[in-house]
Amino acid sequence: MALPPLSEIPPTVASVDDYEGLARERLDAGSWAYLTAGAGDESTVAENRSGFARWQLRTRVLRNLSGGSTAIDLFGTRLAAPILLAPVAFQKLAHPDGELAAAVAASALQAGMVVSTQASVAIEDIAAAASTPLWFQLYIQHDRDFTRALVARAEAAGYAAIVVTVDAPTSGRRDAEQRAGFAFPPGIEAVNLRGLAPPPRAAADALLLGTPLLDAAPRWEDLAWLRTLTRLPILVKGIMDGDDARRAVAAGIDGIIVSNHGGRTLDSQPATIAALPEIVAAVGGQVPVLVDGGIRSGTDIFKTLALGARAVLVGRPFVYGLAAAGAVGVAHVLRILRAELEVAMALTGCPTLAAIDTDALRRCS
Ligand SMILES: Cc1cc2nc3c(=O)[nH]c(=O)nc-3n(C[C@H](O)[C@H](O)[C@H](O)COP(=O)(O)O)c2cc1C
Ligand SMILES: CCCCCCC(=O)C(=O)O
Repeated sequence: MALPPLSEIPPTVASVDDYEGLARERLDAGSWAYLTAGAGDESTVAENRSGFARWQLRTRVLRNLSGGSTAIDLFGTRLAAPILLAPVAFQKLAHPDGELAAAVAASALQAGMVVSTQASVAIEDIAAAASTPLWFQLYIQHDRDFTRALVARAEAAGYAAIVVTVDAPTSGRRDAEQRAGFAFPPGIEAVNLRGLAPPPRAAADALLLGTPLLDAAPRWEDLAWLRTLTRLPILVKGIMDGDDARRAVAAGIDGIIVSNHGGRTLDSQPATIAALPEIVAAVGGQVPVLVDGGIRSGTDIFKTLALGARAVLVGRPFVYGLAAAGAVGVAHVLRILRAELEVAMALTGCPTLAAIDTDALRRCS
């Protein structure tokens, strides 16, 4: 699949928020709810956004801005900017080309892409559509042999890193999705989990606790087990606590992703930008720390980098681009974010990623 020219996008589309409006017009109510909803009354979703407003940028003038760049090497993957597409399940809900379109866009913009275990396209086909190495997001399944086979498939298909998500042993209660009556349309399913037998039946009166699903939920020992399965770098996604970060590093993982799953799993959590400093301090530079949640602009990205993140992932922003205009929409979203980041870097006097630190921020009272 070739990337259509960006000139196809109307010049009035200037920001990620513009894409949100376009996506909403194009999607049915159920798909919109699945792709955008958060848990409960969505206070975590709101916090992820409002957390960024607690920091402002400190402009610095007349500095030498020559030779600047946003390029970065992460786990052997060269990125044009510290921006990756977050793992997002069932992308065919947003556009018929689904994950294939996202992979084409990520390759064209030299951005990272993390492919979900719950992708709606085979992970081998997504890797084949990309011209840059992708990372594979792993949900450890109740059937560990099936999990082992998934990791082997990802390695064989050329994925360059494993991102193990640890914050969703169960789905969140997304009330907005329930109210919208969301159901998967025919033809959209987790194709990479075909052949996985369901967990044994729960007792009739069991809701979640005490069910075989939760009994088999991943534990710390599983990180050590995963380490034995693959030589690929392993990142742990879904860390919101400094002690958990330290424990993950001690288990031999290679990177941390500070994330509350975009507010989709548990309501009433702090913003990821609020949790980031504690986790950066706990990790103490031993492994790279990445972050996602609520990032909608280049200034948001800048703030995370200033607080110690090495790179960011974006979820809903690229889903909006995908729904609005397929691969070209995703590519445009990535370009907007990078362009906004570069302006923020230039006007704060930080021509390189290494130059960005907390001196570039002001804490709002
Ligand atoms: C529709 C949707 C599906 C998602 N599916 C996954 C998934 O399969 N695996 C995962 O680790 N995270 C998943 N996430 C969470 C994202 O990877 C990411 O943490 C979150 O979207 C970041 O917040 P943002 O949407 O505000 O950028 C999903 C998010 C959305 C919006
Ligand atoms: C048991 C967790 C399933 C999560 C499926 C996809 C996801 O992460 C999300 O929708 O968010």
